[in-house]
Amino acid sequence: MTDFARTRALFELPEGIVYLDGNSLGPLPRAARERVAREVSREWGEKLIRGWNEAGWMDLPETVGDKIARLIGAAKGTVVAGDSTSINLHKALTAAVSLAGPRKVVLSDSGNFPTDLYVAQMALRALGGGHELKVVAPEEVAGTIDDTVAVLMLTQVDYKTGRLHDMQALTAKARENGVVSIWDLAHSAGALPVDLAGADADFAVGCGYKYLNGGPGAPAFIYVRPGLGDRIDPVLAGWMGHEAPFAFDLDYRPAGGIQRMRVGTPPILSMASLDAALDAWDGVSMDDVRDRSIELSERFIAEIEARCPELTLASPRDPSARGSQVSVAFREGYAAMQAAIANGLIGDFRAPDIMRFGFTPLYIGMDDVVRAAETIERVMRDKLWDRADYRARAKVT
Ligand SMILES: Cc1ncc(COP(=O)(O)O)c(C=O)c1O
Ligand SMILES: Nc1c(O)cccc1C(=O)C[C@H](N)C(=O)O
Repeated sequence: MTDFARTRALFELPEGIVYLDGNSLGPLPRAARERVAREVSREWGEKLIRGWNEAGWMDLPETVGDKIARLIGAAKGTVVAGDSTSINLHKALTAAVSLAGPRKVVLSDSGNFPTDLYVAQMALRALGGGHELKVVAPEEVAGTIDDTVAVLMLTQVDYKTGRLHDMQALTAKARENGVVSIWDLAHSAGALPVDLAGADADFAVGCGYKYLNGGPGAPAFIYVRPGLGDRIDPVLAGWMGHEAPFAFDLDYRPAGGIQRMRVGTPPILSMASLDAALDAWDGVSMDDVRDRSIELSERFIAEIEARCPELTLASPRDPSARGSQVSVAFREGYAAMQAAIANGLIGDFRAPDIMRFGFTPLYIGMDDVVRAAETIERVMRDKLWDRADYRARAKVT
């Protein structure tokens, strides 16, 4: 049984704040603070360039990738950390298209995060092969997968509503139809059990700064199915993905397997932060995380519905159809969220009217859920959302 009191103590959580935004930016793990400080003063400060060999810097993308692999049902040596999710998606999509043969359709859905669609729109145009991005409603994806589709490119958990795709079933249907699959796990990795190997997915990407708590702008990750890595000709090639980076050959020869998905020099300080943050998952069972996340989110929904009739649930009611977030719709959601934040509850807002709350059992407990509901009730009852200063606050996130 996972000891969530122990994991909570691993994080620095500011006094007086209930933090339900770890689905966007995880809080600071104490170990990350210490690790980055040590990496700066001891490894960088004293070892200087020797750090690349002596401090494990060169292998850190694979070391970190292996730690992430355990959380997403992937074998060791199939995940590498680095770059951003958008860039990793570009690598995965361009590779997937080249593996898919003459088919021209890349299938995605309108619940996808915009960056995924932007990457696809421009990468497909740049490839110049006449590929078409087909975007359907989330519930139409299964029925649209057929043998005309080249690539299925989906985000498993909808960033706005928390709606969860059935990865197992959709990947199986893709496989039956000869479709290459790519999953964006930005809102899945560390949020719920994922079984990439069991689903037989081809590619996956995801973020290091959300549920994995690596810090702002932490490196992302990319997964390639075992055996597939050696068949990829990376479009985004660089020396760190070369078979022998320090041979300084003038010709590109890809490294074996997942290593060829590396491009340039890894951001070691961010990577070290993510590496340390991932140790919080030692002794944590993803099944326990899922059970606890459902308990927390079910209680949150019950409290909100009992206290705030103005709010409409925008997430699936069935917890098995949701990720680890709950969204509610409210026409003045932006100002309401600003009022909640000013009163110690941090969630976020997604246009046009979604108030979004993430549940992260590693450091959020039932008391936090009740306090959050009390704060939202006060915002609604006292119409704090109608105050001019909350309405006027600058929209950044
Ligand atoms: C589903 C999804 N994919 C990708 C991203 C963007 O990733 P990045 O900014 O690291 O490229 C986000 C959030 O920003 C996201 O929610
Ligand atoms: N990556 C972010 C950023 O740099 C600033 C603010 C928010 C983000 C996010 O991650 C947004 C997030 N993907 C979302 O689900 O909306």
